[in-house]
Amino acid sequence: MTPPSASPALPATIRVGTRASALAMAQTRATVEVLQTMTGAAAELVPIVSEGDRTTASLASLGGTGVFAAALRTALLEGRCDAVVHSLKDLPTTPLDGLVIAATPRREDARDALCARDGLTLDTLPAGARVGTGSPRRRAQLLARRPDLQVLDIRGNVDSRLGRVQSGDLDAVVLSLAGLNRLGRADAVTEAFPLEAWPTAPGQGSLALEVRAGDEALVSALDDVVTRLTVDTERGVLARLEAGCAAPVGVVARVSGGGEGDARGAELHAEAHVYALDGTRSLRSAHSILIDDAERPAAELSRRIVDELLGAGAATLAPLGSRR
Ligand SMILES: NCc1[nH]cc(CCC(=O)O)c1CC(=O)O
Repeated sequence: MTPPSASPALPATIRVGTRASALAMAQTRATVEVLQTMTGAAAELVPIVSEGDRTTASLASLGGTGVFAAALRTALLEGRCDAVVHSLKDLPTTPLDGLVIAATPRREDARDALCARDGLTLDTLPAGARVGTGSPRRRAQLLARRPDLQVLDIRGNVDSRLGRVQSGDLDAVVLSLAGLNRLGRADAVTEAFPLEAWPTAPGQGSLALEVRAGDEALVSALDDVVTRLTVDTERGVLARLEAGCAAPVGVVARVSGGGEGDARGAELHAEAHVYALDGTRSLRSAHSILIDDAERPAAELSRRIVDELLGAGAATLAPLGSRR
């Protein structure tokens, strides 16, 4: 006989799907630990291998960074796991029928970091230095500050990218500080870029726990209200621009005022930059909204920003890509 349970629909052990990369495993392991501590539930990791992990073909040829998320979502829909942990910035803004983001845990540092040889910074890198990044946004931001740099399109996991600086193949790479922190590689950072001058990918530094619709209770204890408001605003900008996650767009949102873990009485602020690919031009829009003044503050704020950007010609300045 099975013992009585408060919610018989929920599994005894939550199977949490994750990509098999070192970064994904590290962040999923940490998430599962918090989940177990907060809910007392048993949870186990289920590694899911995606096409993007199997091949070294360019991400563009596979259909963008969405390939990583797609394999996890398929596993969830097929019942091979009960929840999946995504890096939110890799998750397309189009919702998928039957699945729900049930938690965005408290966000890590959203900044980008330069990891250069010999302690060099963006200002002290020699003329024509070789800097690796696969991100059109980072390329544009690098070239805007240093048009002389040779920006090289690279792929691969965090360790292999850092390895190319170590080996002398590259002078520097740009990576997410959150990813470096989660892998215990913050030692490689030689400069962290302030978000105001160098806004990062919508949702960068944030994780998303996705479940089948109806199973929200499995992970909802991990949701952080302030994180949710800021990432919803940032992703709202991307979605309204009808842009993909490889678009040269940086967005940063923050909440000021209000109580700890409570958004009432607080102000939601966001600013977005759209870059020409060569970094020579960019458009910027910043707005704020009192959270109590709008029924859906994140949607309202992102709408104002995107109206302004599109009105100023963002769609002709930069290839925004498709919303995958
Ligand atoms: N596109 C790859 C990717 N997706 C999420 C992270 C790091 C974790 C995060 O920023 O949430 C990274 C690596 C990077 O950009 O350096």
